[in-house]
Amino acid sequence: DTGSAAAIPVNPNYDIAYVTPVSIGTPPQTLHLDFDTGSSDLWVFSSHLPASQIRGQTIYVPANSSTAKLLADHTWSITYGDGSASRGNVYVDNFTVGGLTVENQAVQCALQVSTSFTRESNIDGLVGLGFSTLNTVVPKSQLTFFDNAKPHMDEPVFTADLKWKSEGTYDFGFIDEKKYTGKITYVPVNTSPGYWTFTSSGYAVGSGNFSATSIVGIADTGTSLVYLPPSILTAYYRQVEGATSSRTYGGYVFPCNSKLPSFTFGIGEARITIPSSYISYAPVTAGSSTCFGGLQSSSSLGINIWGDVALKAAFVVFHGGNPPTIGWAKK
Ligand SMILES: CCNC(=O)c1c(-c2ccccc2)csc1NC(=O)CNCCc1c[nH]c2ccccc12
Repeated sequence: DTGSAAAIPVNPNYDIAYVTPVSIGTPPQTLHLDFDTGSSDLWVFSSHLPASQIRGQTIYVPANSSTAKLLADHTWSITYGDGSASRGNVYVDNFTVGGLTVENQAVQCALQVSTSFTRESNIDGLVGLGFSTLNTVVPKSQLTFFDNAKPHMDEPVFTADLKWKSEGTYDFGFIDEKKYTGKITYVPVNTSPGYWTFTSSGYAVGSGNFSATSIVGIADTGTSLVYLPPSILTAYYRQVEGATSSRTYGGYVFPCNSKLPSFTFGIGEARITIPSSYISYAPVTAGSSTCFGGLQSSSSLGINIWGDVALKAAFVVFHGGNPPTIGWAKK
């Protein structure tokens, strides 16, 4: 089996996150979910939520699905590094993405979501595509959509072709040669943290020299920005007129009309370049002439994150073989 579905920016002006249409249950209920390689819970806004926590999201109503079955006495609760959180109970139901169906997929129904999720009216939930070891369901943890679908797939892979301010695709079970140029460079994945953790071979700022240095980080479609060690940030923002690290805004900001260099990172011998336009992320507040950078420091996170700002500069193959690997190509 294979599947292919759109990755749609939730906001027309800034790539905060991307959502993908999915069908759940019988008759199918269509929700738009954030496919997230940085977590492993599939959870949705549901009919169990208080109305006060719903602001325009589409909810999943298990009672309206003849194939929904409650997973009795199972609950879940997740808190993300940005402080957002959700929790609830668990059903299993039919789950279809771009023509690829998994029966008996665990669908975690929210009974409570934090305000940052309520405020995101275009995100109806998340599809975790990290490793199932991170799943928070108790007493028995549940498998991700990818782990459930893998045995039925032509190839045990999914690919991310995210785009800057436009619609990209997630493909499941096949690699679309038309979506990239040159070759795909595969590097090993360390699965023990539960994320798609790999080692980049270094970086360059603009047209400067490439600095060969190992950067251990995760490929995370669920995080908007790139978070890297402070030494790399200093090297980058030193080249940006008026850039400062702002306590007020919690990161590097600069005048929106400043000229930004591109940022290149290494995957083995290969090089992926993030255009400067991706790094001028967004005004700090609507209409401000101060912009927030798409590259930020990972010093307070304890982990380096290659989020959407980096992923949308490449065609990325999440290969779930034994052992898993991750592939990067220019496009
Ligand atoms: C900023 C969101 N990212 C994180 O918290 C995160 C961290 C992390 C850990 C410590 C401190 C900061 C971040 C490690 S892996 C990782 N990645 C994820 O957790 C990926 N899932 C994010 C889901 C998510 C959280 N808040 C949202 C708001 C809109 C759309 C999606 C989300």
